[in-house]
Formats: sequence, C-alpha cells, structure tokens
Amino acid sequence: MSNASDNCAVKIAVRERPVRQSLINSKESSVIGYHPNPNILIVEERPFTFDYVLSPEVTQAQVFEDLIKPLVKKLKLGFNCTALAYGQTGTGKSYTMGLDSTNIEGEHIGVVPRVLKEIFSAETQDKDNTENEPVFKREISASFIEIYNEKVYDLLAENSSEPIIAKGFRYTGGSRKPLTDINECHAILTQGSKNRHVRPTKMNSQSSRSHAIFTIHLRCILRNTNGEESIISSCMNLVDLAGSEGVRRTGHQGVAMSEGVNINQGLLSIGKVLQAMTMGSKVIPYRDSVLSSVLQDSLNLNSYLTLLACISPHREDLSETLSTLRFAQNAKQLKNTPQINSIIADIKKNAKIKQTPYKIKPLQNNIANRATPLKRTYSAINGMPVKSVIKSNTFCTPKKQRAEVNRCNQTEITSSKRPKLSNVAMNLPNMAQLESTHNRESLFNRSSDSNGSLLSLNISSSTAVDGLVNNNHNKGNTNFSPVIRKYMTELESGLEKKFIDILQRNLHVLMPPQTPAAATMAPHQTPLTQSMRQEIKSIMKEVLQDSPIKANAKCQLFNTSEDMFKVPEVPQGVLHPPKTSSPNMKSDERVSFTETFFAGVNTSDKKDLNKSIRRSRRISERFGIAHSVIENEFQIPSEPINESSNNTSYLRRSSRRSVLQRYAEKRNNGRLTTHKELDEIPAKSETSTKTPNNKKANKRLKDNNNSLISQICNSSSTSTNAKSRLSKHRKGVLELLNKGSLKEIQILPMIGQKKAFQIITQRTLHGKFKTWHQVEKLPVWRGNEWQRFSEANCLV
Ligand SMILES: Nc1ncnc2c1ncn2[C@@H]1O[C@H](COP(=O)(O)OP(=O)(O)OP(=O)(O)O)[C@@H](O)[C@H]1O
Repeated sequence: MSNASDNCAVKIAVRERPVRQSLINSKESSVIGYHPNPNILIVEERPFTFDYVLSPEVTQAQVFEDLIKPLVKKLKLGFNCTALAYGQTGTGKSYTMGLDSTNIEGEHIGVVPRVLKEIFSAETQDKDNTENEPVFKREISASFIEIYNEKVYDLLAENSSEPIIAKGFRYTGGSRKPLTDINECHAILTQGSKNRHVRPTKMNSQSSRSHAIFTIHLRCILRNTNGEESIISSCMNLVDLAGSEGVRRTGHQGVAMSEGVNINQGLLSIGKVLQAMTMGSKVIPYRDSVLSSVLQDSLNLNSYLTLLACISPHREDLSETLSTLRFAQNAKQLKNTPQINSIIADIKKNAKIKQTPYKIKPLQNNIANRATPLKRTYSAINGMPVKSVIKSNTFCTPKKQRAEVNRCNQTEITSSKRPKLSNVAMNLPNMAQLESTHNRESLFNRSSDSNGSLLSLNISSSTAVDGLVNNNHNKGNTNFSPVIRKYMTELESGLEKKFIDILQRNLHVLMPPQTPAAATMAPHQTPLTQSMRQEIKSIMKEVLQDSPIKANAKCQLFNTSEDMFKVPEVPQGVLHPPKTSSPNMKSDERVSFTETFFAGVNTSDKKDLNKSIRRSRRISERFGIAHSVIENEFQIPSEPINESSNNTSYLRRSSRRSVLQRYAEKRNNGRLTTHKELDEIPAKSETSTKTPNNKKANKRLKDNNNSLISQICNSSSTSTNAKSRLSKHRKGVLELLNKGSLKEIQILPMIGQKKAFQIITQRTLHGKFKTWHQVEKLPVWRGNEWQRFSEANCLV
C-alpha cells in the first residue's frame, strides 16, 4: 500500500476483493496485477495509477487508518468530508463501509463503526489534553438515509418504508439521532442496516438495492478564556453506492430490473457530476438524479473526498472492473479546495454581525464559487490563492485549526513558489477583535504584510475615496456611501451581489494606504491615480453593462466628474466609416452593412471592437461578400487587436471554425476526408477558384444562404425611409428564422449552433413565426439573450 499526503483533498483508492467462494476452486488467476510501484495497478497490461492500491490482503483496520482516519481529523477541524464506495455489485462496498449489519464487531468491522469509535475516543482524549483550546460542548448526531428507486427513505425514522423525498424535491436532510456513546451508534447502525432494501442476486446474496448515505454531524462549541463562544459544525458523509450491474448478468426482471436501471442512472449521474467538477463547469448537473441532488452538499469542491473503487479479480467481471477503474481515474482529476465553511455559516448567528448592512456570505460564497479549477489559483485580491483568502478570513479558530490553516497555506505557497503569505494566516483576528469592531469590514481587515503590499484592506485606516466609502469611526460602522447604496437598491439582486463582490475585491485599489498629502485633503479631493481610474472604470463597466442604471449614474456613483470616465480617442487607422465611393461594394450592400455593423459599436473599446470584427466576418458571410472586400471598405483590421496574451481564445475558436467549415464543404462534396487531406484544403476564398468540386459546393451553399439574405439587402436598398427599411429588415431576418436551415440561421449574430437548433425545434413544434413577438416569447432565450440578439441584429 502507498500513501498520499494528508493534505491532499481528493484521494482515490482501489480495493480488490478476495476471490469469491463459488470460484475458489476454479484456479483462475486474478486479472489484477500489481506493480513494484505501490501506486500502480495493472489490468490486462494496462497500468492505472491511484493514491492507494489495496490488495485483497489489506485489512479493514488498514483501510480505516490510511483512508478514513485523516478525514476524521479534518471533520474535527471543521471541514466537510465525504467517503464514497463505488464499484460493481458484490465487490465489497458495503463490507468496506461497514453498513452491512453483520460486520459490526471483530476484525471485519467496517468504516462507519470505526469512524464513530474514533470520534468518541478522540473526544475523551481531547478532554484530557489541556493544551488544546477547550471544547466547551461537542454534539454528535447521525442520519442514515437510502435512495431506492429514485426516492429517499429515512432509515432511522419510525416509518422507514415511507419515502421522505421523491424526484423533483429538494432534500433537506433525514432525521438526526443524537449520539452520546458508542453503543447508541451500534444501535442506529443495526436499525438502519436492517431497514435497507436488500435482495439476493446472481452476483451477491445480500446485494444492496439502494444507495446508502450515513452522515455524521459534528458541532463543537468552543469557549475561550474570556468566555467567548464560537461554533464549528461539519459533517462527514459515508456513502455506500449500490453496485453497478448489467441486467444480462444479474438476470433480473420486473421490479428488480427497474431497481437496476435506477441504480445505474444514479451512478451515471455521479459520474457526470464528477466530470463537470473536474472540467470546472459552472453548471454541475446535480439535478440529473435524486442521488446526485442529495449528494450536492458533499460532492463539491469545498469538501475532502475519498473515493474507494472496489473491483473484482475475476475475468468474468473484467469489463465492469475496467469501467470502475476508468471512473476512479476520472475522479483523480478533481482538485478540491476545502474550506471551513461551517464557521462562516455560523457567523450570521452572531447578533452583532447581523446588524451590518451587507452580508458576509455573498462574498465568501463568491470567492468559494470562483474556486473552479480554472480560477482557483489566484483570487482577485492581490494574487493571494483563494484558499488562503478564505482561510485567512476565518477567525476564532481553535489552536489546532489555526495551525492547520497555516500549514496548508505554507505548503501551498512553497510548492507554487508564491510570495510568502504566512503572516496573513498568522494574523487571524480573534473573537475579541471581532467584538471590538463588530462590523463587516473586520472580516477583510488583514494586517498589512511586511512588504507594504496591497494586502492591507483595512478600510477604517484608509481615506475614503471620492465618496465611495463613508467612514464613521465614532459609530464604529464603516459603510458604503449613500450614493452607492441608492444605486445598489436599483440593481437587480444578482447584480447587487456582483457589485458588492467587485467593489470589495477592488477595495485595495480604490483605497491606497494613506499618504500625508492625501490625509489633509477632503475625501472628494483625494486624487485618483490613472490605475485607479482604470480600475473604477472596469468595475463600473462590469457592473453596469447589463443594469438599468442611466449612463450618468456612474459619475454620481463615484461622486466624481464625468471626465474620469472619458473614453480615449479612437485609435487611428483602426476602424473608419465606410468610403463613399468604393467600386468594391454596391451601395445597397454598404447601407445594410453599415447599419448592421456599426450598430452599438464602441470603436474606442478594444474588446468591443474585436467583437465587432468577429461580427463583421459573420455579416460578410451573410451578405455573401468576400470578407477581404469588407475589410478594405471599412478598414477593419483583418486580425483582432491583441488585448492581452490570454486573448488567443478567439483565434483558436476562429481557426477551429474555419476548419469545421472546410470540413463541411468537403463533406458536401460527398468525399470523406482524412485530417491530412483536410489540412491540405485551401481556405474558403481560395477553394472557390481552385477546386472544381469545392466550387460547386460553395455555390450551392452560397445560393441557399443568399436567396434569403439578398431579400434583406435588396429591401434595405430600395426604401429610403429608415423606418420602413427597419421593418423590411426585421421581416427579412424573420424569414431567415422561418426558412433557414441550421447552418443559415447560425449566420445571424448571437446565434450559435445550439440556439439555431432550438429555434428550428420550436419552429417544427409550433409552425412558422408570424411576428417577432412570437420569437421573443420562445423559451430559448435566457437572461438578456433576447435583448442582445435583437440589438446585434438591429431589430430594435
Ligand atoms: N475485502 C473483503 N474481505 C472479505 N470479504 C469480502 C471483502 N469484500 C467483499 N467481501 C464479501 O463479499 C460479499 C459481498 O460484499 P458486499 O455485499 O459488501 O458487496 P457490495 O459491493 O456492497 O455489493 P452490492 O453492490 O450488491 O451491495 C460479502 O459477503 C462480503 O463479506
């Protein structure tokens, strides 16, 4: 057996079960091979690497020591933890987790009873250990539920045969039984295990037909020498998933078969959740099944996760074994960043904190939510790792907890060669500090670091910048200015959160350390540096772009003159109005193009301009004009302006798009291509002149597109009245939506493949769209998508 660091948030282990009794005489050799490297397992000559590889000889006690005991430590420190047993039916998941009531004592005792024993024995030790910060009170409770046929059953309830939650409802928790000693634990474990749905199958005489979740809730009330109390609450989910199974092998029919289908569906949804988490998706498909929705609070990036994949040594189980190993390997990609969120959650219980106008939770959550794999590394605050920020925001931690936080921070920083931040973690405000300030900002007040870096977010010691913050030292209450508050009430709730978040993230920029000169000035006279202006501008842009606030509001918001937001002059030679007498474009084409392209384009904004350039490409396709003509005509740069090094995504997307287009053209010609051939195809404009086959395809495509599009162009040119031109244009676009193919509809700005598909589906369902109102009411638009679509297509 190998080991992984205790600090690693995700641990993946594989355990091979012993040979089944029924096959013991077959003398068949195991399909599982072991490598000299203890982390590597070989199946059919394919190596798989895991944190722990457990052979059949590994005992239950060793499994607990290596995999679960570290989780118990984290649980006591206030982290949420999850241990998940996954694998084929009959591979020992229930045996390992200890949820099968026959193995509650002796050497075969499983994970759950061992965890409970550990918690109770640790409690006694803690009481004896005077060095630790005193735990005034510790409350342990447990809940035990199962998910059977997409319904949740409370195994500890009196009437456990009645489901408590069915699909579509949000699970809020089963009944919690308080535990005071180990005997009570055994009693509830036996009770719950007996109530589980079990059925003998061809593979396992005691096969669990449900996913079981045993949750241990721990709530510690700490009281320091001053009599101040703080609460840590955390939970540990011990999950015994039902075994994946093929109907063919279990030979099930009827109810048993539908059980199997539901089991597999639940497991599939867990796989999807883990995959979405590893990919850093914003949307995690928790709602796909009851199992994933119940595990929503434990299967996230904020908790410690140990996955135990159970496999069989038998050749007949090989495909299931490989599938389990693949599942475990995918889960290995997870990079969780656990937090002691339970303390933060408990802060709101403090009455004094409750009085503060702006909540702590949104910011904490925002930082936490940003901790996706992509964004996890740095927070917006001074490049501090998000983990450090969150941890340094925790306070009134017991000694052990603080030491743990420091250790985590230091490990992380040294490993990534970041500037030393240990003093941030060391300077955690304690309860007394909190009491003395008892305001929202105390959470963000970090002692400034020795280098005088921007770590100092101490609002009360900074000068308020241009009315942004209204300091009132006497009242001990620092707050946003009334101006900001006024506009914040106008913001939609989602935007308000975003606004607070952005402001708070940027406070260090808005409030530089007080200089002697600045101190003598009235707040509204405090000079704004160029970088501050830029920062404020970007904040405002981010916040206000979708908001209903009037344009001049931003000036009032920052109590400053309009020139702060003055846009720089249009860069020369970047984008020019159309030439009036170019032989390249027909006048009607120019009118339509100008209308479409210049609508809402802010030429001074590079980002906006780049967007427009992309749009110009789509529009040129729509008008069937070579893009080079439009580029010449309007002097649009052929490549977007480099905003920053990370702006290559556009280029990548564009090149991918062109490859796809070229591929589609080849396919239209009825020829299958290899990638090599594909690379040899010249770009679209060239193909039309060089390859006869492609020429044909191009013509066909172009004709299709342009028959509809030309109507828009022609109609625009014939009318002189702007209003009637607009209505004709709207009609033309509507016709495109009504008649266009998937590809044609995608030509429209703001319409991607998915949206085009949705529109066509709606068209098929309900018939042609007669008015724009019908289009607007389609369920395909989310948020402000409709608005953006209508603006981009000049429909308003
Ligand atoms: N490592 C092991 N050592 C000893 N016995 C084991 C081991 N693993 C499994 N077994 C035995 O194999 C049998 C099946 O195990 P178990 O019921 O835990 O499988 P399971 O994966 O939970 O199956 P299902 O998903 O169908 O519930 C049990 O009788 C158990 O005692």
